[in-house]
Amino acid sequence: MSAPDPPDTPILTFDRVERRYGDDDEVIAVGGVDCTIQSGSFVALVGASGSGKSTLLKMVNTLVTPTAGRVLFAGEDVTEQSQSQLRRRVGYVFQGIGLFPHFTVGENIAIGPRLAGETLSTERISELLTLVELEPDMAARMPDELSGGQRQRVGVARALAGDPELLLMDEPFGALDPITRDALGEKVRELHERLGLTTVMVTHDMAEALLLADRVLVMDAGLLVADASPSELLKGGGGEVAQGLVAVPRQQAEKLAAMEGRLA
Ligand SMILES: Nc1ncnc2c1ncn2[C@@H]1O[C@H](COP(=O)(O)OP(=O)(O)OP(=O)(O)O)[C@@H](O)[C@H]1O
Repeated sequence: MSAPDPPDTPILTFDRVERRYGDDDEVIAVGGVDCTIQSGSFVALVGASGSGKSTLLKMVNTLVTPTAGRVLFAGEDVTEQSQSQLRRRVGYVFQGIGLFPHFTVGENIAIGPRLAGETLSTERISELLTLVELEPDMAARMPDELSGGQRQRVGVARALAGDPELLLMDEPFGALDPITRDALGEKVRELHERLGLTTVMVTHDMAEALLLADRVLVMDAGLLVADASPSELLKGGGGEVAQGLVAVPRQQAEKLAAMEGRLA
């Protein structure tokens, strides 16, 4: 086994990455992002709907290719890497649930290795289910026999099946109730620490980003407009767009505190 990377090693680099759409490239989904993500960090990518978060994430595992610039994973352009290796080293939790409805839970978890020509053992599937706090016998169930939160746990188990170094999550908890969302967020953060992952999580929810991440990137109209730690953001840093997003949970907390004050 190779020694773990020192904590300041860049695992992911966006080098002037752009993605445009339309006949005349008139839609700028991502308009030139420059950013480096260090190994071991937990990064939240936040921004309004349509700001380019999913497109940026999809360029990491080549679901979308840049129209300009490059994405480097472990120092190498992702478009020049073996796709099966890349999919193994980069786990992806899709927006929404994204399980195949006609496959069992176990088959869903094993799909990545299977596409790479490998069979995941029953023991490994049990281990992955246990990792996300599901019973191993759930492997035989169909996705529609699970709750939304359980399905999303299976999505996380599937992303971890190839023992990835980098975990990408696109709005992983969007469809969940707040309690399940909170529990799953904490679980993912714990797995991030335990498995020594680097994690990039797209979320609309600034409170979630502030609570879970070490670093928050804010996108607006295809551009990165803030790159700050949660404490910097809470102290008022990061600029106008970032502060607009921080204001939402802050105002909610203030309103709740005022209500509590009136009830006391
Ligand atoms: N395949 C596509 N063809 C044309 N335009 C696209 C395509 N994919 C994304 N876009 C456009 O690019 C912009 C960024 O989309 P993207 O999905 O990356 O945003 P997002 O920040 O992830 O949004 P959300 O939070 O709603 O998921 C949007 O204006 C979107 O309409």
